[in-house]
Amino acid sequence: MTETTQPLLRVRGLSHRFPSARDERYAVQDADLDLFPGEVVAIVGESGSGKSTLLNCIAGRIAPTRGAVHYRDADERWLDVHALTERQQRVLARTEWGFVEQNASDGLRLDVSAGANIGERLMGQGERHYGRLRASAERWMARVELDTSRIDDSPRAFSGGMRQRLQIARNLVTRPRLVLLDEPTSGLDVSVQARLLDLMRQLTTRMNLCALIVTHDLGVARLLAQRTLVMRHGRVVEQGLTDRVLDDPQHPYTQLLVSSVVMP
Ligand SMILES: Nc1ncnc2c1ncn2[C@@H]1O[C@H](COP(=O)(O)OP(=O)(O)OP(=O)(O)O)[C@@H](O)[C@H]1O
Repeated sequence: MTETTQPLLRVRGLSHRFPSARDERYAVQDADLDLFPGEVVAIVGESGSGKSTLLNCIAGRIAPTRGAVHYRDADERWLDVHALTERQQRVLARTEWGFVEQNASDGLRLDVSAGANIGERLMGQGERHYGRLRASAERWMARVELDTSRIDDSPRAFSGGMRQRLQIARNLVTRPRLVLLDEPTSGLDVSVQARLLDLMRQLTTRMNLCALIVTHDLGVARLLAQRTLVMRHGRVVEQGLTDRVLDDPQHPYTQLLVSSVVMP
């Protein structure tokens, strides 16, 4: 296989059952997924279908009951994500990966300034020069359309939409090879969502990002993702090119999902 045709992420037979689950049901069952460089893939499905559990298993945050997640790192080594030590997982998470939380406060440090939130990830990669850190933070604030004069403000003083922009800047400043996003636009006002989506589309295209985005909103998948996976009751029931999945859904559940929303 050549470099360009090799996936960055390979998920096989991934299944997870929460020990506290009252019945035998798996939150995720037998999920397979390949994610290629430069590709944005959406995972869609109704609430409780297993999207977040799948994403958290991929991120290494939940140890799956069965199955494996392999990631090809910058040195071309295939890593078994769940065989890594906690420390190795943390290093991966702050160097090669990004994770954008649904609730921006969970992905930010609220007790330090906006600029420090961005600079911290760069410091984690060894940058120590104050002037360069500040310049990068300013550049990224501008890039996500935040007022750079607020660089020393606490994110506590920011609105929900501004915090989400800051969280995105904090994640992207180190140019991660893989970004995982969990419902990044839900919980925001519709107009704020639309601007954020527009920004995310620009960034994914310009940076040629490889991203996996969980969303219950088919409009988000339509706008951002080349490929879409549809989940129901923990299983991937359909996957394919986003336009094909949304315009010509094959599975009855996808047909129901698509028919229940007015697409943009
Ligand atoms: N910590 C947990 N302990 C026990 N069961 C859980 C836990 N987290 C999720 N579940 C269950 O696993 C299933 C999948 O949940 P999950 O959050 O992955 O779905 P989702 O598609 O992301 O939904 P939502 O969009 O509402 O977050 C659901 O039945 C849920 O109740």
